[in-house]
Amino acid sequence: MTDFSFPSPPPDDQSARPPALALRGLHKQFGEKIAVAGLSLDVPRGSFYGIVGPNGAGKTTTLSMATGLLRPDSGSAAVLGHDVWSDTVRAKQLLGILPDGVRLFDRLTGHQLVTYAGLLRGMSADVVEERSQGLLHALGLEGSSGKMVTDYSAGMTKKIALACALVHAPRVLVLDEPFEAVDPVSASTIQGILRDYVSSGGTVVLSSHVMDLVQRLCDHVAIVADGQVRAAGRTEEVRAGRTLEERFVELVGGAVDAREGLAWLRTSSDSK
Ligand SMILES: Nc1ncnc2c1ncn2[C@@H]1O[C@H](COP(=O)(O)OP(=O)(O)OP(=O)(O)O)[C@@H](O)[C@H]1O
Repeated sequence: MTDFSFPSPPPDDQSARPPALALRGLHKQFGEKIAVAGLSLDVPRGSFYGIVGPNGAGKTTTLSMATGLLRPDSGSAAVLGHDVWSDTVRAKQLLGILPDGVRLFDRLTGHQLVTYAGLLRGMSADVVEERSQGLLHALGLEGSSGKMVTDYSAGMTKKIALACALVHAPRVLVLDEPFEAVDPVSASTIQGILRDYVSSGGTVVLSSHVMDLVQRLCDHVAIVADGQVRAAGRTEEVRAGRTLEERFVELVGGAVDAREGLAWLRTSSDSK
């Protein structure tokens, strides 16, 4: 008799598996403006990753290219090893996206919109119904689920878009400014949902201007300016003993100098 045993599975080694999101040399130019200038970034699986940067830094353009919404001039993006442009269907199955300035089918009710998002992903009607009820409840939209999305406030629109991004239980969530216009109670609810999602093995990538929130919520952070990564890694490493805001101002600069031209604003109001 031969001594046979099944080979043991390979160890669950993070370094041996592709990251949740791998961005390589992304470049995008709009006319004369270089929005993203050869940006590369690895988002580890299971991380809560914040992307911060000043207005116009290229965050939205980067996230749009990372999720297949905008074709880069050059470079590549892959989700869990699946190239966003050559293996589009698989990459998009794994992704949940909350784009900035999201344009929704706002003549649908909230409930219809989440249902539509689920059915579009090929889910069965029963599962979609169960999940949409759960999401509408968790996001405090139950009372408005029969109202057309066009009549929602900005914060409610953000929340219904988030429900659409979550309904198919994606492995990687990419959220552009998820807390913008959202009230503090809803923001806290969303943070709880995202924390649970990461604890259960999901990966979140979000952009935000709110440094305190990113410092508190995200275990990894990238500071982006002029379409390039200025610093990236574990949040404590990037902070280097300071607050994220201090580090951000240090790397991006200009905060004090930029105010110098406004000396006139500090003169008394009755001066002519
Ligand atoms: N479709 C477009 N056509 C022309 N220019 C664009 C377009 N999209 C972005 N840009 C320009 O590219 C640059 C980066 O824009 P992007 O929206 O990616 O920045 P951002 O970091 O998301 O900014 P914000 O924090 O203000 O949302 C900006 O200078 C912007 O004006």
